[in-house]
Amino acid sequence: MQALIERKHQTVQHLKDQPEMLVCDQLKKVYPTPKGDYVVLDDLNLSIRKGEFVSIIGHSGCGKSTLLTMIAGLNDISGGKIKVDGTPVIEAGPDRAVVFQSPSLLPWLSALDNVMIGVKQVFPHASRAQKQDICKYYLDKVGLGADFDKKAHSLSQGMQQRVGIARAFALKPKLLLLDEPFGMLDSLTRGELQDVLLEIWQREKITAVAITHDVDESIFLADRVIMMTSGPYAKIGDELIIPFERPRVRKAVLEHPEYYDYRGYLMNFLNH
Ligand SMILES: Nc1ncnc2c1ncn2[C@@H]1O[C@H](COP(=O)(O)OP(=O)(O)OP(=O)(O)O)[C@@H](O)[C@H]1O
Repeated sequence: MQALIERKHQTVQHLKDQPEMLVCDQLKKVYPTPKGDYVVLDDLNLSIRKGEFVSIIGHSGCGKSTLLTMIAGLNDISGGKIKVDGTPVIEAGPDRAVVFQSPSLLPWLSALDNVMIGVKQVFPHASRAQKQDICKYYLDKVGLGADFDKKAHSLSQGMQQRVGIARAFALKPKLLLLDEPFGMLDSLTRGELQDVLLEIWQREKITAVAITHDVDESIFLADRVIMMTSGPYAKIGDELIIPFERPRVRKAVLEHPEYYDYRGYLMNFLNH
């Protein structure tokens, strides 16, 4: 436990020479309500290095989705700044791909055509064959190699979320933003998709931020777990570096002698 406490505020060692990919500086979010302004986030500061995988945990309603949608450029910033690769966030852009809990595919289009929509925007000058290759490559990586042509409405929830993950990676974003991506899936599918996500992430070396309610998931995925305080005026309350080796193997992580120290630390934060 002592080693864990000593490590908890260090930079993730293998990333210490990487540039900052995401910076939130004195970030503030105010929602106007009939009862007056509601300050969800206040003075929130966060820095994430290129190639890092960060999980965010916190109580329901503390402002996790608000933070993620602000980073995505889908939600106005009330104060402070967000920078992605040095550029201030003003609006949504293809440098940030978002995977939501529900993938919202166009049901009448095939899996491939759902991925193609984004690919066409990001690679407008590629030939049709090249664009198809990109879509097929990522659909294959998420385990849908034989299902390119199936209509989205005929896919199971887990398969739809696989398409959502393929769609996000196919955009070749600088930043992958995941908002409870596996929250609606059964635990078996959830575990499978965590593995798929980590496998592609490891290969593509994309910086990733994932919101999750699941402490085990937060540990399994991340290099660092960020803990948000409860709102209003939520900010970063604490953080924990997860040093388990990569590629991560679930059994090895769960059997790691320090695993329950990490888990206990996060549970303790959430319970107070
Ligand atoms: N458009 C809005 N207008 C007013 N209040 C809002 C709006 N969107 C969110 N809120 C409030 O802001 C707070 C933070 O919401 P948010 O969805 O970001 O929390 P969260 O941590 O992601 O919650 P959960 O874990 O339950 O998904 C909540 O109190 C919510 O009711």
